[in-house]
Amino acid sequence: MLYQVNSNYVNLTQLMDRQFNDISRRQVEFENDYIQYTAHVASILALGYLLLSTVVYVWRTYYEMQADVSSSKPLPPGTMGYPIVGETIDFALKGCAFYTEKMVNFGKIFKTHIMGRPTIRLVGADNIKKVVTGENHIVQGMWPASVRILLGKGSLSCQTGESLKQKRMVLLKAMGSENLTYLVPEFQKVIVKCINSWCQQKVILGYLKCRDMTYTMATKVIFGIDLDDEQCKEMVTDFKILIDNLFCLPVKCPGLAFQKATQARVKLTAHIKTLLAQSADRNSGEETCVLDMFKNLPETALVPEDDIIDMLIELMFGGHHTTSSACCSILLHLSQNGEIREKAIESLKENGVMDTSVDLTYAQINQMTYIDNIVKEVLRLKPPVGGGFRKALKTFEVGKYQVPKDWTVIYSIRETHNTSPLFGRPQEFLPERWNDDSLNVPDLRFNYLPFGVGARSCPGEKFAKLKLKIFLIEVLRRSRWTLHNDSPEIVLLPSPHPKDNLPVTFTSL
Ligand code: HEM
Repeated sequence: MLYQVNSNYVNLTQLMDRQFNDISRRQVEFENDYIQYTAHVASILALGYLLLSTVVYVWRTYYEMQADVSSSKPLPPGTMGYPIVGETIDFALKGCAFYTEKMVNFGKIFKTHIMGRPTIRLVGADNIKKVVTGENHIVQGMWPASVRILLGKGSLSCQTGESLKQKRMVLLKAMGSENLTYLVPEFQKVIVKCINSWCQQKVILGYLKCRDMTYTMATKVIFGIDLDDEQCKEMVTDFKILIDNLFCLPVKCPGLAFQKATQARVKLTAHIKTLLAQSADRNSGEETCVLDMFKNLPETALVPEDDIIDMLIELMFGGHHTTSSACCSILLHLSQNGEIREKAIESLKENGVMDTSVDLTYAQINQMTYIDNIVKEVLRLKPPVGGGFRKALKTFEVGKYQVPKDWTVIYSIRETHNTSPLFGRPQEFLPERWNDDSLNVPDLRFNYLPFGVGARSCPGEKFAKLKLKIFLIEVLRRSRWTLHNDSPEIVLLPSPHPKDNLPVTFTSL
């Protein structure tokens, strides 16, 4: 019995020993495998890191070597990021803060690589002067490929040289002072209707309402149709799809942005063709919209219909985000600065237009200095367009650096305003600064350029200023408004606007 127990005990001990040995062996094997695996992974990572570092090194060295030897000056300071993407991801994540950081680190002229192109950004009157006045000599306007295709080859943005001059002349004439005089009542009708409807609602999102108002104004003033019109509603829907998908990879594939935008563009073209036919049937003396004014210009006879359609679509695009952003900034800054709002009301009284029954005229609107000062200051502090894109036609020099041929050049409007020595306390909203004689200098146009300067400056400048002034006058004489958030966070792209869309309550006077 005892023997039996002992033998069982021995068997059990042997079994346990064997199992223990087995486990130990497997553990050793596992540890060996693990060490081998880790070493393998580490060597792959090290190799990957080495390869990546080499590619990044080659990429950065390649761009350092792009300096044109015909110039004695070096490339500007800056970083080129990673192969192919450059610093685009950083730019997409940070938005305009990307440029601000670069300026702090490298100064007013720096290089980077964004949106697939080696790029040099210039800030400050002295640095941008050469670029904004050098169209067709040293630089050429250049939008991203998707924008060029979707706006159409007849649009102003796609023109250079003589054809740019010709088409600008047509546009400037169609939107010149003479024609704008006729447009005042049209702008006024839309603006008054919008403000009255805002006053009837409890809370509205000011920025989104300003965008709707701008669409209504654009369709009314450019095409002569009302937003209530079914055709107009369809047009605005197609137009919104086009604008929202304008900056994209130009690849036609179902579901992708470019395909959506292309389909919207086809429908828009059909709408505009119908409107052009309707305009042709109208009495030739009748001019109540830009389209009629276009049609009646002798120069337009030289422009093919497809190009006119491209130009009209471009006008809708050029004036939309920009004007809605500025209208929203007017509401924001006048609400934050009650004393300036009161002074503006006083100036309306002095000019005899505080009474809402008084019709506004173009001449009268342009005589009101304080209203002009407010609009100028809004566009200085919150310029709707942050800068302009160009391509260097040849290597040229700016300050201590060179800009090589074929590189993209961005001239900055926003930081040029912010850092200009002409504007003391640049972050403050001070319309009075525009009465100061110190701003009476020829170089003001390079220190303050919300509409750009030179051959590629905004052809819609007078048109836009008129809209903003009428909006400002009507909103002051018809309403009071209270913001629900007095210091909203501002998003700068595509145009400055409050992140919360500006919740606001309007009451009529
Ligand atoms: C507050 C409103 C506006 C601002 C701040 C503004 C600003 C600008 C700026 C800075 C440029 C030139 C960019 C560059 O140098 O490349 C530009 C170009 C342009 N703008 Fe405006 N804009 C405004 C309203 C409008 C309106 C209302 C229209 C049309 C009705 C318009 C049509 C255009 C067009 C067609 C171009 C392209 C010109 C070209 O490529 O030669 N803009 N705008």
